[in-house]
Amino acid sequence: MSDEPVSIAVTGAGGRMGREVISAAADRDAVAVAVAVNRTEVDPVAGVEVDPADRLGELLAADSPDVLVDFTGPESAVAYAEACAAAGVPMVTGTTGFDADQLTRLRAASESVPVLKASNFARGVAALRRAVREAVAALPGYDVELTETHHNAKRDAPSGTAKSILDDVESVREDLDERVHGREGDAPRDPGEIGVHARRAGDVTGEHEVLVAGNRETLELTHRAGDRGVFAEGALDAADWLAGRDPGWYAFGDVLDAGGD
Ligand SMILES: NC(=O)C1=CN([C@@H]2O[C@H](COP(=O)(O)OP(=O)(O)OC[C@H]3O[C@@H](n4cnc5c(N)ncnc54)[C@H](OP(=O)(O)O)[C@@H]3O)[C@@H](O)[C@H]2O)C=CC1
Ligand SMILES: O=C(O)C1=N[C@H](C(=O)O)C[C@H](O)C1
Repeated sequence: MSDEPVSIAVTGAGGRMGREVISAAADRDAVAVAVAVNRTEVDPVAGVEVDPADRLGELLAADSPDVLVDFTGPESAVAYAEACAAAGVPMVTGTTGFDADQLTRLRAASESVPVLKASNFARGVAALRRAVREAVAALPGYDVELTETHHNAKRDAPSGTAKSILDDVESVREDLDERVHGREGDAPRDPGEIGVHARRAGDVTGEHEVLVAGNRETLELTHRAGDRGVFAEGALDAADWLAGRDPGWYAFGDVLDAGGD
Protein backbone atom coordinates (compact mmCIF):
# COMPACT_ATOMS: atom_id res chain seq x y z
CA MET A 1 0.00 0.00 0.00
CA SER A 2 1.43 3.40 -1.02
CA ASP A 3 1.59 6.26 1.50
CA GLU A 4 0.79 8.74 -1.28
CA PRO A 5 -2.57 10.45 -0.78
CA VAL A 6 -5.35 9.37 -3.13
CA SER A 7 -5.74 12.18 -5.64
CA ILE A 8 -9.31 12.96 -6.64
CA ALA A 9 -11.14 14.98 -9.26
CA VAL A 10 -14.41 16.55 -8.11
CA THR A 11 -17.22 17.36 -10.53
CA GLY A 12 -20.07 19.67 -9.53
CA ALA A 13 -17.50 21.33 -7.27
CA GLY A 14 -19.73 24.37 -6.75
CA GLY A 15 -22.79 22.34 -5.75
CA ARG A 16 -23.93 21.43 -2.26
CA MET A 17 -22.28 18.01 -2.33
CA GLY A 18 -19.23 19.00 -4.38
CA ARG A 19 -18.35 21.65 -1.77
CA GLU A 20 -18.86 19.12 1.00
CA VAL A 21 -16.55 16.62 -0.70
CA ILE A 22 -13.80 19.22 -1.13
CA SER A 23 -14.13 20.28 2.53
CA ALA A 24 -14.07 16.67 3.75
CA ALA A 25 -11.00 15.96 1.58
CA ALA A 26 -9.22 18.95 3.15
CA ASP A 27 -9.68 17.27 6.54
CA ARG A 28 -8.01 14.04 5.38
CA ASP A 29 -4.27 13.67 4.96
CA ALA A 30 -4.91 10.61 2.78
CA VAL A 31 -6.86 12.52 0.10
CA ALA A 32 -5.77 15.38 -2.17
CA VAL A 33 -7.99 17.26 -4.61
CA ALA A 34 -6.12 17.37 -7.93
CA VAL A 35 -8.96 18.60 -10.17
CA ALA A 36 -12.22 20.42 -9.43
CA VAL A 37 -14.70 21.47 -12.09
CA ASN A 38 -18.13 23.04 -12.23
CA ARG A 39 -20.46 23.77 -15.12
CA THR A 40 -20.78 27.45 -14.26
CA GLU A 41 -18.02 29.66 -12.89
CA VAL A 42 -17.53 29.57 -9.12
CA ASP A 43 -15.01 31.05 -6.69
CA PRO A 44 -12.40 28.71 -5.17
CA VAL A 45 -13.94 26.16 -2.76
CA ALA A 46 -12.00 25.66 0.50
CA GLY A 47 -8.96 27.11 -1.27
CA VAL A 48 -9.28 24.83 -4.31
CA GLU A 49 -9.48 26.49 -7.75
CA VAL A 50 -12.51 25.33 -9.76
CA ASP A 51 -12.17 25.01 -13.55
CA PRO A 52 -14.93 24.97 -16.18
CA ALA A 53 -16.46 21.51 -16.61
CA ASP A 54 -15.87 21.54 -20.37
CA ARG A 55 -12.11 21.25 -19.61
CA LEU A 56 -12.58 17.99 -17.68
CA GLY A 57 -11.19 15.63 -20.36
CA GLU A 58 -8.06 17.72 -20.79
CA LEU A 59 -7.55 18.01 -17.00
CA LEU A 60 -7.99 14.27 -16.42
CA ALA A 61 -5.39 13.56 -19.11
CA ALA A 62 -2.95 16.10 -17.67
CA ASP A 63 -3.33 15.33 -13.94
CA SER A 64 -4.28 11.61 -13.98
CA PRO A 65 -6.21 11.67 -10.67
CA ASP A 66 -6.69 8.30 -8.97
CA VAL A 67 -10.51 8.65 -8.79
CA LEU A 68 -13.21 11.11 -9.86
CA VAL A 69 -15.99 11.87 -7.35
CA ASP A 70 -19.22 13.05 -8.91
CA PHE A 71 -22.36 14.59 -7.42
CA THR A 72 -24.04 16.44 -10.29
CA GLY A 73 -27.04 15.63 -12.50
CA PRO A 74 -27.75 12.42 -14.46
CA GLU A 75 -26.87 13.69 -17.95
CA SER A 76 -23.64 15.33 -16.79
CA ALA A 77 -22.68 12.32 -14.66
CA VAL A 78 -22.93 10.10 -17.74
CA ALA A 79 -20.80 12.51 -19.78
CA TYR A 80 -18.23 12.60 -16.95
CA ALA A 81 -18.25 8.77 -16.79
CA GLU A 82 -17.46 8.68 -20.51
CA ALA A 83 -14.63 11.17 -19.94
CA CYS A 84 -13.33 8.91 -17.14
CA ALA A 85 -13.49 5.87 -19.44
CA ALA A 86 -11.53 7.74 -22.11
CA ALA A 87 -8.89 8.89 -19.60
CA GLY A 88 -8.70 5.62 -17.61
CA VAL A 89 -9.87 7.26 -14.38
CA PRO A 90 -12.10 5.32 -11.91
CA MET A 91 -15.35 7.04 -10.94
CA VAL A 92 -17.45 7.26 -7.79
CA THR A 93 -20.87 8.75 -8.41
CA GLY A 94 -23.58 9.65 -5.92
CA THR A 95 -25.74 11.32 -8.53
CA THR A 96 -29.36 10.13 -8.56
CA GLY A 97 -32.27 10.32 -11.00
CA PHE A 98 -30.77 8.32 -13.91
CA ASP A 99 -33.18 6.94 -16.51
CA ALA A 100 -32.68 3.50 -18.08
CA ASP A 101 -30.68 4.79 -21.05
CA GLN A 102 -28.37 6.82 -18.80
CA LEU A 103 -27.80 3.80 -16.57
CA THR A 104 -26.88 1.73 -19.63
CA ARG A 105 -24.29 4.34 -20.63
CA LEU A 106 -22.91 4.46 -17.09
CA ARG A 107 -22.56 0.67 -17.06
CA ALA A 108 -20.84 0.83 -20.46
CA ALA A 109 -18.18 3.10 -18.95
CA SER A 110 -17.59 0.47 -16.25
CA GLU A 111 -16.31 -1.90 -18.93
CA SER A 112 -13.26 0.39 -19.26
CA VAL A 113 -12.82 1.73 -15.72
CA PRO A 114 -14.15 0.90 -12.24
CA VAL A 115 -17.44 2.75 -11.59
CA LEU A 116 -18.98 2.81 -8.12
CA LYS A 117 -22.52 4.14 -7.95
CA ALA A 118 -24.47 4.62 -4.73
CA SER A 119 -27.77 6.37 -4.14
CA ASN A 120 -26.69 7.08 -0.56
CA PHE A 121 -23.22 7.13 1.02
CA ALA A 122 -24.46 7.19 4.64
CA ARG A 123 -23.46 4.03 6.54
CA GLY A 124 -26.74 4.28 8.48
CA VAL A 125 -28.71 3.98 5.25
CA ALA A 126 -26.86 0.77 4.41
CA ALA A 127 -27.95 -0.53 7.85
CA LEU A 128 -31.50 0.75 7.27
CA ARG A 129 -31.69 -1.15 4.00
CA ARG A 130 -30.60 -4.39 5.66
CA ALA A 131 -33.14 -3.85 8.48
CA VAL A 132 -35.93 -3.12 6.00
CA ARG A 133 -35.24 -6.29 4.01
CA GLU A 134 -35.30 -8.33 7.22
CA ALA A 135 -38.42 -6.69 8.67
CA VAL A 136 -40.47 -6.83 5.48
CA ALA A 137 -39.55 -10.46 4.86
CA ALA A 138 -40.48 -11.35 8.44
CA LEU A 139 -43.93 -9.76 8.21
CA PRO A 140 -45.71 -11.34 5.21
CA GLY A 141 -49.00 -9.70 4.35
CA TYR A 142 -48.21 -6.45 6.17
CA ASP A 143 -48.60 -3.15 4.30
CA VAL A 144 -45.46 -1.16 3.44
CA GLU A 145 -45.32 2.61 2.88
CA LEU A 146 -42.22 4.72 2.27
CA THR A 147 -41.84 8.43 2.97
CA GLU A 148 -38.78 10.50 2.07
CA THR A 149 -38.19 14.14 2.99
CA HIS A 150 -35.60 16.45 1.44
CA HIS A 151 -34.71 20.12 1.10
CA ASN A 152 -36.75 22.28 -1.24
CA ALA A 153 -34.05 22.42 -3.96
CA LYS A 154 -33.92 18.68 -4.64
CA ARG A 155 -34.77 17.91 -8.26
CA ASP A 156 -35.49 14.19 -8.52
CA ALA A 157 -38.44 12.49 -6.84
CA PRO A 158 -38.69 10.06 -5.30
CA SER A 159 -35.11 10.16 -4.07
CA GLY A 160 -32.53 7.70 -5.35
CA THR A 161 -32.38 6.18 -1.87
CA ALA A 162 -36.15 5.69 -1.85
CA LYS A 163 -35.90 3.83 -5.17
CA SER A 164 -33.15 1.60 -3.76
CA ILE A 165 -35.30 0.82 -0.70
CA LEU A 166 -38.28 0.04 -2.96
CA ASP A 167 -36.07 -2.40 -4.90
CA ASP A 168 -35.10 -3.97 -1.56
CA VAL A 169 -38.74 -4.36 -0.48
CA GLU A 170 -39.72 -5.91 -3.81
CA SER A 171 -36.76 -8.28 -3.68
CA VAL A 172 -38.08 -9.91 -0.48
CA ARG A 173 -41.86 -9.51 -0.99
CA GLU A 174 -42.93 -10.51 -4.51
CA ASP A 175 -46.58 -9.72 -3.67
CA LEU A 176 -45.67 -6.02 -3.31
CA ASP A 177 -45.16 -4.93 -6.91
CA GLU A 178 -47.19 -1.75 -7.42
CA ARG A 179 -45.53 1.57 -6.50
CA VAL A 180 -48.25 4.16 -5.81
CA HIS A 181 -46.93 7.71 -5.70
CA GLY A 182 -49.22 9.59 -3.31
CA ARG A 183 -52.97 9.14 -3.25
CA GLU A 184 -55.87 11.37 -4.10
CA GLY A 185 -59.62 11.04 -4.31
CA ASP A 186 -61.27 7.63 -4.05
CA ALA A 187 -58.09 5.58 -3.63
CA PRO A 188 -58.59 2.45 -1.56
CA ARG A 189 -55.38 0.56 -0.92
CA ASP A 190 -54.67 -2.59 -2.96
CA PRO A 191 -52.76 -5.28 -1.06
CA GLY A 192 -49.92 -5.21 -3.62
CA GLU A 193 -49.26 -1.50 -3.26
CA ILE A 194 -46.22 0.18 -1.79
CA GLY A 195 -47.17 3.79 -1.14
CA VAL A 196 -44.39 6.26 -1.93
CA HIS A 197 -44.45 9.79 -0.54
CA ALA A 198 -41.91 12.50 -1.40
CA ARG A 199 -41.89 15.65 0.74
CA ARG A 200 -39.81 18.75 -0.10
CA ALA A 201 -39.40 21.40 2.57
CA GLY A 202 -36.83 23.86 3.90
CA ASP A 203 -33.28 22.62 4.35
CA VAL A 204 -33.92 19.00 5.38
CA THR A 205 -30.73 17.08 4.50
CA GLY A 206 -32.47 13.76 3.87
CA GLU A 207 -34.86 11.47 5.73
CA HIS A 208 -36.20 8.04 4.78
CA GLU A 209 -38.93 6.27 6.74
CA VAL A 210 -40.39 2.84 6.07
CA LEU A 211 -43.71 2.01 7.73
CA VAL A 212 -44.69 -1.66 8.00
CA ALA A 213 -48.19 -2.24 9.38
CA GLY A 214 -50.66 -5.09 9.84
CA ASN A 215 -52.17 -7.39 12.44
CA ARG A 216 -52.89 -4.50 14.85
CA GLU A 217 -49.22 -3.39 15.01
CA THR A 218 -46.90 -0.92 13.27
CA LEU A 219 -43.14 -0.86 12.79
CA GLU A 220 -41.31 2.30 11.67
CA LEU A 221 -37.71 2.29 10.48
CA THR A 222 -36.23 5.76 9.95
CA HIS A 223 -32.88 7.22 8.92
CA ARG A 224 -32.07 10.93 9.21
CA ALA A 225 -28.89 12.43 7.84
CA GLY A 226 -27.66 15.14 10.20
CA ASP A 227 -25.61 16.92 7.55
CA ARG A 228 -24.09 16.37 4.09
CA GLY A 229 -20.69 15.60 5.59
CA VAL A 230 -22.08 12.12 6.26
CA PHE A 231 -22.44 11.53 2.50
CA ALA A 232 -19.10 13.16 1.66
CA GLU A 233 -17.23 10.96 4.16
CA GLY A 234 -18.79 7.85 2.66
CA ALA A 235 -17.95 8.96 -0.87
CA LEU A 236 -14.31 9.55 0.11
CA ASP A 237 -14.16 6.12 1.74
CA ALA A 238 -15.49 4.72 -1.54
CA ALA A 239 -12.92 6.68 -3.58
CA ASP A 240 -10.11 5.42 -1.38
CA TRP A 241 -11.35 1.84 -1.82
CA LEU A 242 -11.94 2.13 -5.58
CA ALA A 243 -8.52 3.53 -6.55
CA GLY A 244 -6.50 0.92 -8.41
CA ARG A 245 -9.34 -1.64 -8.77
CA ASP A 246 -10.16 -3.50 -11.97
CA PRO A 247 -12.80 -2.10 -14.33
CA GLY A 248 -16.30 -3.11 -13.27
CA TRP A 249 -19.54 -2.06 -11.60
CA TYR A 250 -19.28 -1.54 -7.85
CA ALA A 251 -21.63 -0.57 -4.99
CA PHE A 252 -21.09 1.08 -1.60
CA GLY A 253 -21.83 -2.31 -0.03
CA ASP A 254 -18.58 -3.58 -1.56
CA VAL A 255 -16.69 -0.91 0.41
CA LEU A 256 -18.54 -1.69 3.64
CA ASP A 257 -18.12 -5.46 3.22
CA ALA A 258 -14.39 -4.86 2.87
CA GLY A 259 -14.37 -2.89 6.13
CA GLY A 260 -14.05 0.43 4.32
CA ASP A 261 -10.32 0.07 3.67
N1 LIG B 1 -25.46 9.42 -3.03
C1 LIG B 1 -25.53 10.28 -2.01
O1 LIG B 1 -25.15 9.96 -0.85
C2 LIG B 1 -26.06 11.65 -2.28
C3 LIG B 1 -26.47 11.97 -3.52
N2 LIG B 1 -26.88 13.24 -3.82
C4 LIG B 1 -27.18 13.50 -5.22
O2 LIG B 1 -26.12 14.28 -5.75
C5 LIG B 1 -26.61 15.10 -6.81
C6 LIG B 1 -26.19 16.55 -6.56
O3 LIG B 1 -26.82 17.01 -5.38
P1 LIG B 1 -26.52 18.48 -4.83
O4 LIG B 1 -25.07 18.66 -4.60
O5 LIG B 1 -27.45 18.71 -3.70
O6 LIG B 1 -27.00 19.36 -6.07
P2 LIG B 1 -26.59 20.87 -6.46
O7 LIG B 1 -27.66 21.33 -7.38
O8 LIG B 1 -26.28 21.64 -5.24
O9 LIG B 1 -25.22 20.69 -7.26
C7 LIG B 1 -25.18 20.05 -8.47
C8 LIG B 1 -23.89 20.40 -9.11
O10 LIG B 1 -23.78 19.72 -10.35
C9 LIG B 1 -23.74 20.65 -11.39
N3 LIG B 1 -24.67 20.20 -12.43
C10 LIG B 1 -25.96 19.95 -12.32
N4 LIG B 1 -26.48 19.57 -13.50
C11 LIG B 1 -25.47 19.60 -14.34
C12 LIG B 1 -25.34 19.34 -15.71
N5 LIG B 1 -26.40 18.95 -16.42
N6 LIG B 1 -24.14 19.48 -16.28
C13 LIG B 1 -23.08 19.86 -15.57
N7 LIG B 1 -23.13 20.14 -14.26
C14 LIG B 1 -24.31 20.02 -13.67
C15 LIG B 1 -24.13 21.98 -10.87
O11 LIG B 1 -23.42 22.96 -11.57
P3 LIG B 1 -24.00 24.43 -11.80
O12 LIG B 1 -23.92 25.07 -10.47
O13 LIG B 1 -23.10 25.03 -12.77
O14 LIG B 1 -25.39 24.22 -12.31
C16 LIG B 1 -23.74 21.87 -9.41
O15 LIG B 1 -22.41 22.23 -9.20
C17 LIG B 1 -28.10 14.86 -6.87
O16 LIG B 1 -28.38 13.88 -7.84
C18 LIG B 1 -28.42 14.29 -5.47
O17 LIG B 1 -29.57 13.49 -5.45
C19 LIG B 1 -26.90 14.21 -2.88
C20 LIG B 1 -26.53 13.95 -1.60
C21 LIG B 1 -26.07 12.64 -1.19
O1 LIG C 1 -30.43 15.32 -3.15
C1 LIG C 1 -30.12 15.07 -1.96
O2 LIG C 1 -29.95 15.95 -1.13
C2 LIG C 1 -29.95 13.66 -1.59
N1 LIG C 1 -30.02 12.77 -2.53
C3 LIG C 1 -29.82 11.37 -2.39
C4 LIG C 1 -31.05 10.64 -2.86
O3 LIG C 1 -31.68 11.06 -3.85
O4 LIG C 1 -31.39 9.60 -2.27
C5 LIG C 1 -29.31 10.97 -1.04
C6 LIG C 1 -29.70 11.84 0.11
O5 LIG C 1 -30.94 11.45 0.61
C7 LIG C 1 -29.64 13.32 -0.19
